[in-house]
Amino acid sequence: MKDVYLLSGFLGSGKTSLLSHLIEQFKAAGLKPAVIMNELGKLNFDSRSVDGDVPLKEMLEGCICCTGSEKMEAQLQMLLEGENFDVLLIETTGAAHPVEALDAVFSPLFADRLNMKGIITVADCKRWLDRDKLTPQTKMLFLEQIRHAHLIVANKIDLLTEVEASDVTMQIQALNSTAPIIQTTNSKIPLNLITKLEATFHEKEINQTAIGKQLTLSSRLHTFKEAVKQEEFEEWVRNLPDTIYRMKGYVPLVGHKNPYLFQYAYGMVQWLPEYMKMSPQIVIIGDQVNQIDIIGSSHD
Ligand SMILES: Nc1nc2c(ncn2[C@@H]2O[C@H](COP(=O)(O)OP(=O)(O)OP(=O)(O)O)[C@@H](O)[C@H]2O)c(=O)[nH]1
Repeated sequence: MKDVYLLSGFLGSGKTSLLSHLIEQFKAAGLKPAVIMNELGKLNFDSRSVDGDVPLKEMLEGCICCTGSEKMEAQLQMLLEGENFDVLLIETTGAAHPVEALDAVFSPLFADRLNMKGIITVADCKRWLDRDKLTPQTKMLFLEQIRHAHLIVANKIDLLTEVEASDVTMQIQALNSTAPIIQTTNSKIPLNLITKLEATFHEKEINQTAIGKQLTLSSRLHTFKEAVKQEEFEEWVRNLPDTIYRMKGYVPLVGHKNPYLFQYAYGMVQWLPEYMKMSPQIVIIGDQVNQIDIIGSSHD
């Protein structure tokens, strides 16, 4: 039996950071991890954070819950037939309902081969403080991801004061009193916290209505036609509506040869130089993403 962990959590909360950290620790413990990554946008920029020696299957264009579990079952089948691994880490899109994503793992096809250990939800503590600014459906998803967790990673604690951190932790715990909760920065948790998980799920949960399908969250892929000035781009980012939750990709900046790796989550921008010439594209994720004007372009 291979242990399976489902990593859940809202857009930009720190799931990929958790994934990288767990991969490192599993390897150090002499275990071989495999990964299934699911990305709401059309490109998966995060897959580059998984080392080449880790078997990786990507599911692009939509989330596990919305594209149906058949696709995920096919990925699982391919991994089980074609790869040698001990544990499987599934990173769901931030827009997925964690319980729905379990559907495929629970397929009778894999009943004797996969052992679901649990849902680990990364809760963005900074976003928790402002959760009332989310649209009602998006907020519901944010809370559902925490409610269904078997372990809660209360992340981005570095962005909170001590008082805020203890208040937020208590409030999150009140939402899900059965899951252990750990405060983190960059989702750094010790491996033994997850290896001791023993998840159980009820039919009732797995069959419930698909919240993911009612969401207004969507993603948009934008290709830059020309380089933009960094200050102007950042000014554009600052003026975006609150309903844009996450952006990432490669932005061609005036004065630089290669597009820069750009990350945006919860009002914060991160730039990293890139030594390869990556395609100048970003994915924008949020509510009503099609209504925003993108700097330096009139059309996509
Ligand atoms: N200040 C701070 N930033 C963090 C922390 N954890 C992650 N980040 C940053 O938040 C951004 C998103 O982190 P990821 O790990 O990619 O989050 P994710 O949940 O995988 O994002 P999606 O795949 O888009 O849903 C990155 O710029 C991280 O560097 C943290 O604890 N503190």
